[in-house]
Amino acid sequence: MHPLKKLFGYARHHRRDVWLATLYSVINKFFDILPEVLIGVAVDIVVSGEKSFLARKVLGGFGITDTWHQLLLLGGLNIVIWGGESLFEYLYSLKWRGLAQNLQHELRLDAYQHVQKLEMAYFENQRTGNLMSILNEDVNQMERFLNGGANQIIQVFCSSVMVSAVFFALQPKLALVSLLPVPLILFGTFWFQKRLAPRYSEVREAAGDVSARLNNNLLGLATIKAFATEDFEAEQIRKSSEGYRNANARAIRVSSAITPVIRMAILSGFTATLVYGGYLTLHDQLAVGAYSVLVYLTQRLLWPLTGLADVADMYQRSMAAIDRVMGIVTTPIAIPYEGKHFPSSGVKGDVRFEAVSFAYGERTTLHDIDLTLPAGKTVAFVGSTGSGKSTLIKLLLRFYEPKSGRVLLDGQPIDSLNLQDLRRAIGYVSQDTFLSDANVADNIAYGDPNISRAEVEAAAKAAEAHEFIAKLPQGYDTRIGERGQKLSGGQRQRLALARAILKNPPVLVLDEATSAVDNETEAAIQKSLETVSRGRTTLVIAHRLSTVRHADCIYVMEEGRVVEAGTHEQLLAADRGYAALWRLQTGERAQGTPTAEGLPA
Ligand SMILES: Nc1ncnc2c1ncn2[C@@H]1O[C@H](COP(=O)(O)OP(=O)(O)OP(=O)(O)O)[C@@H](O)[C@H]1O
Repeated sequence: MHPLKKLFGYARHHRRDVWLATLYSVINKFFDILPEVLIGVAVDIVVSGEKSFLARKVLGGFGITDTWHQLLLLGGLNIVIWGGESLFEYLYSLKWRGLAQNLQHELRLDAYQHVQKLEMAYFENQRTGNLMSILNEDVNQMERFLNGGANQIIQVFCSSVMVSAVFFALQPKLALVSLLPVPLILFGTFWFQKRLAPRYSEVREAAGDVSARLNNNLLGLATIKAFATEDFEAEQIRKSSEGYRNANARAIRVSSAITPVIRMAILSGFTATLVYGGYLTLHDQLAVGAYSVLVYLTQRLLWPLTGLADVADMYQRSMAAIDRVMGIVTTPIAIPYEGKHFPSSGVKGDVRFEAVSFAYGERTTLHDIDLTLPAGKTVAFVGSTGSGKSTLIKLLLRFYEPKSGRVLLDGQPIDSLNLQDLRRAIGYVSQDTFLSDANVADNIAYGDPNISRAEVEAAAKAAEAHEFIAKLPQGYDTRIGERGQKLSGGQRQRLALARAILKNPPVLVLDEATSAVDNETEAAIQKSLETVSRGRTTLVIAHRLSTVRHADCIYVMEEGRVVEAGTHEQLLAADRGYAALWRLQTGERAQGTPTAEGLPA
């Protein structure tokens, strides 16, 4: 579908404004060409005097023979025309620009809201910077088009029609000659446009690439500095920026040719009017007044067509941008939000995985997982990195859908539940929690302005965060910088934990939530977690086994399968992978293991 059609489809509820704006543009153009007609009338008055056009009874009107009165009428008409032109210029400007503002606001918001709802898999193939450039620059480009471009297109079209009408009324033969270049100009513009469209698509893609690279590098500045790869990265940016420059150069080569080519076509029309019109006037086939009107009108008709070059340029640029924005808005949401209402206050927290298999791409990450995690229990997942522990949690949060099998919460398949209800029932501390550039208290109370400072502090205490927060320059009011970068890794983890605790969810998921804190703090967090996890299902993923030794059940994962399960004691007694790992981490020796001295312990 054509981008403009998509945009109009999207802006259906603004249809009235579009029509009004178009009407104002048309009326303004009508007033705009009338002064040229008045010049002709003025010439007619001074040349023909009492036999002028105004002295005749045209359409039952005028019939003013007195030249002074004719001039007064001319003056009056002039004032009305200029007044009307100004008024409608104000009105169309107000309408188009208002429309541009409303649409850019709505489209940006809609596109952002839509992006938020797209499934995680979508983002794996997208670059953040590119999405940023669509939500920002491309939406702005559409705004610029509605600000001025739409009106320009309408007015060029209107002046062509209106001026042609005057031409034909005054001197049809001359009209044919002067208007001869118009189809040529229109065809030429169309020809150029067709060549410009793919070039501007390339420009927008290249702009997205630059934006994506800049975004990526600005986020990774610490690594760039640490590896002293400033020159290498600058080279990458240079290449990307050069891609943008080259894409633009290809578009410029075409778009720059439009104006000169159109001017040549106009030249022929203008020369024809001057010479042939003069000839007709000299041979009394055209009045002097009409001749002057036509000479001026040729200017009015043909010169704006040079503006077609700019309009065509802006039009193509905008269509490429609109296509990208509408592409986002119309991307189907693979994991829908709708489903059965399931308020977290009524959730017990019974979690089940039934024969769940999953693959991110081709390679299967989880094989046939069957798990029952009873409400109120604390279960742990351990195992080597990449064994699929986090993936299991992502399936529970429905970031991804299983390839086969199903996940249930309180006996309800999670894909039947309202997605936000499901996620509200789960407090999730991920390996990389998103902290925003707000103060500490707002980060803990995240998204709920009604939470009291006392509640925030209680959660912070449970997460062993209160002490370090109290030492910050402004305590709970200290701003923590973008992504919380003014805090240490362990401090960020504790804020994330406090945030999840404050949510008071029936299911709490801690994915490596205390990996960056020291042993002493971890022990303290463990103690408060014992209180916190009471009465809720708690899923803990940890590499440090001491973190999970008190769990009701520990699952050991290996390459997407659960290979051991049981309490800490049971797993030690089984003396398999878990027991070996425990010994490795704690330095305990198994019975019969030789000591450093070579003697059995
Ligand atoms: N978005 C993704 N796209 C493709 N593959 C992925 C994606 N996320 C994870 N994987 C792969 O899936 C496997 C399991 O990853 P997962 O994050 O579940 O492991 P984990 O057990 O939590 O590891 P860790 O202990 O290191 O956090 C890994 O091999 C990983 O490379």
